[in-house]
Amino acid sequence: MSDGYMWFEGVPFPTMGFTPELMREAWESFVFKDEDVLILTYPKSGTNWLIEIVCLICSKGDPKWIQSVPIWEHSPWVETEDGYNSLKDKEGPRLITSHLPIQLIPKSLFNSKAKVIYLIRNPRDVLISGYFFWRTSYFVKKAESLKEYFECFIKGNVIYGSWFDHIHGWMSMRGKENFLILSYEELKRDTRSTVDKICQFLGRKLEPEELNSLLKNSSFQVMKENKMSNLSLLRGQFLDENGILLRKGTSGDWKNHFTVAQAEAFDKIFQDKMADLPRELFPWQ
Ligand SMILES: Nc1ncnc2c1ncn2[C@@H]1O[C@H](COP(=O)(O)O)[C@@H](OP(=O)(O)O)[C@H]1O
Ligand SMILES: CCc1ccc(OS(=O)(=O)O)cc1
Repeated sequence: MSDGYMWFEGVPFPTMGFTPELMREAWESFVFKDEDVLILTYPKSGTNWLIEIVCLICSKGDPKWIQSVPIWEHSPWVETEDGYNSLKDKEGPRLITSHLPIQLIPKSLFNSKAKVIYLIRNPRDVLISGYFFWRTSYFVKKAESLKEYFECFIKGNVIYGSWFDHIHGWMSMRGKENFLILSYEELKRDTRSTVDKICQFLGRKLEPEELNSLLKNSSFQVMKENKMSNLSLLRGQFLDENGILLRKGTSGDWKNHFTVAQAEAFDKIFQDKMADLPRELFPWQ
């Protein structure tokens, strides 16, 4: 823990809310059920937006649930202490969230028909989003500068490890019928069609007015003002007074922060590391 992380199986994790004992128990013993839905992302890829959308699909666009219960209770993170404890004995179909790399997800996933939605985002925007968010958190080591954070991100020396490894690992699941891959960029560009895609995958149908209510209640502005969704309830405990989940909510903000040299270096690393995966997976390119 001396470097500000809790290391588990070679991957760095936050020091609050995570323990090696619990992560091992979850990995080996957590049982996924066929009727579960798992939301999987690398942190800062739009996880909470996707959770809000899936919750609103389940409630047929009715915002009561998302306005009355904190977002992390709707779809707990299976790898955290609180999340694991609230999920493990829960009856019925569950919404579950995780940022885990494929090699650390509870092993039972691979013997279940649980539906998995993997949300991918331009890693440059993930990097910038993480830089600003983790600076306000008490559970992740703070980078002194964007330059320092950029270097750490490239090396995978950030919580949950390397973005490049995360994508490679999970993309080995592409083509499986219970595995849907979406991008933040398509969700942003055409939210309505992407929500339709999610409904089809989950076998749900929304009436037009239910879909309109979903779109309104999961919009950036409405989520930003919903204290159950914007993580402001975590201020004091996990986040400082500047902690903001819904910061910009755009694609391409990295262009306002990377230097020319950083942009070039990132392009090169991306090409080297991701050349073996189809370009269609990366719609921002
Ligand atoms: N309703 C919404 N519409 C667009 N972006 C959203 C959103 N809700 C959250 N986000 C964005 O998703 C990112 C956080 O991701 P996560 O939920 O995985 O932590 C933040 O990106 P930015 O920091 O670029 O604004 C946040 O603004
Ligand atoms: C519960 C504290 C916590 C953990 C991780 C977070 O980031 S993300 O929303 O999963 O990307 C936020 C809060």
